[in-house]
Amino acid sequence: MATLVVKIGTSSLSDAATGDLRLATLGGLAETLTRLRRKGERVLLVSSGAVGIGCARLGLKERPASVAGKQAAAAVGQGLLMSIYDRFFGALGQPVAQVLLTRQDLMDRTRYLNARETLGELLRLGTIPIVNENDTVATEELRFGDNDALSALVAGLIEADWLILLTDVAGLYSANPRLDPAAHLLPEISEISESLLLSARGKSTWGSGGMASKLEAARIAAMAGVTTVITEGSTPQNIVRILAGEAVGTRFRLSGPRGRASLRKRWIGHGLVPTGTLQLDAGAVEAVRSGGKSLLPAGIVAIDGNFEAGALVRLTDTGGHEFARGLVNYSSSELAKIRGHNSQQIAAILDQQGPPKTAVHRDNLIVWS
Ligand SMILES: Nc1ncnc2c1ncn2[C@@H]1O[C@H](COP(=O)(O)OP(=O)(O)O)[C@@H](O)[C@H]1O
Ligand SMILES: N[C@@H](CCC(=O)OP(=O)(O)O)C(=O)O
Repeated sequence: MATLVVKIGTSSLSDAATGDLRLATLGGLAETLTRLRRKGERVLLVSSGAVGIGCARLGLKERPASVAGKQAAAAVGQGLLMSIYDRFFGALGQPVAQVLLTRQDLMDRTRYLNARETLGELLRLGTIPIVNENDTVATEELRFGDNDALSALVAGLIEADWLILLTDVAGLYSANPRLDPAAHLLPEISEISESLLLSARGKSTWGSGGMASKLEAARIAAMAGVTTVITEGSTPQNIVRILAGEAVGTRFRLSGPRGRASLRKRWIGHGLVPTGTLQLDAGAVEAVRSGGKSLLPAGIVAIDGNFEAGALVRLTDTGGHEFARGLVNYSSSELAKIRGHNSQQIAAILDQQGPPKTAVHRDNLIVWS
């Protein structure tokens, strides 16, 4: 029995020019997911489209620029979206459930665990949960904004085997296929390099994430041991072929941790939003990345951001490449005083009693490349 999270983007749900819903796609999706559910697979759908469909209903020709405008459009579109899903899935006797999440829900550990329990119960009850960001209440600073990252976090939360991202192109291309006619489909990706990220800039008219955010989603999913595939939304029947092992779209074979990173570590890495950055020297990078060691203040070269002890920070090498995240044991102002110093010196600088602390303890670190 496999667990899969299928994410469908605005570009696949509605026609960019007319705003009309793509009913054949929605119907095919309902048929395919219902069939998989009947075979015993656990299926969860992450659906975008609230803003786009809300705009179409309101007669707006483009996405509102203001936050309030987008949030109002989402409030119009979300109910419409669910009523359509309920009619399509309901016609096949398949119950669905609406789940709206915000970034804060996944940042707060109790709410994160609660969301996991509820989703688990909905799957046990035989429903197909349909998840979207709770756009109407999400605040700008802490929005997912697009559903690619949300779907990857949800896939990790329910320990899915697959994350299938349905979009309006056949997969990831060597360049944006809408701009470069010579672009070719990349069937398999084993590493997300900087140049790959550069080639993935750009998005469809109504989509909000674009290809780059799908690459980031694949990376988050890999940390949780989930395999990501990007494929065309107009043929949702392809999901069955993907599960059968056929090469369809772009499949990501990224190296994650050995086995799945623990739920707590995944929450540290992706549920929380980092508030600062620590740049490390080569020795510290090696110790944390390959040696599985805690980070000591001696290995910190530079500190960026203002944060308190307990905050989540990014760890980068001197070239700025982020390779880990973790919860710090000192505030940014303390770290500024003790960076580069050894443990004996730190006790004197901070006038502290007792054994010196690590900057980030290995139990509070998640390392990804
Ligand atoms: N390298 C690339 N390969 C494929 N598509 C790309 C690439 N770079 C940019 N894109 C754009 O990404 C779009 C899909 O992302 P997005 O608009 O966010 O869709 P969705 O609504 O499905 O999330 C494509 O329509 C294409 O214009
Ligand atoms: N929560 C938003 C998702 C925004 C969006 O357009 O995302 P996507 O089409 O997946 O790039 C909505 O429902 O409109």
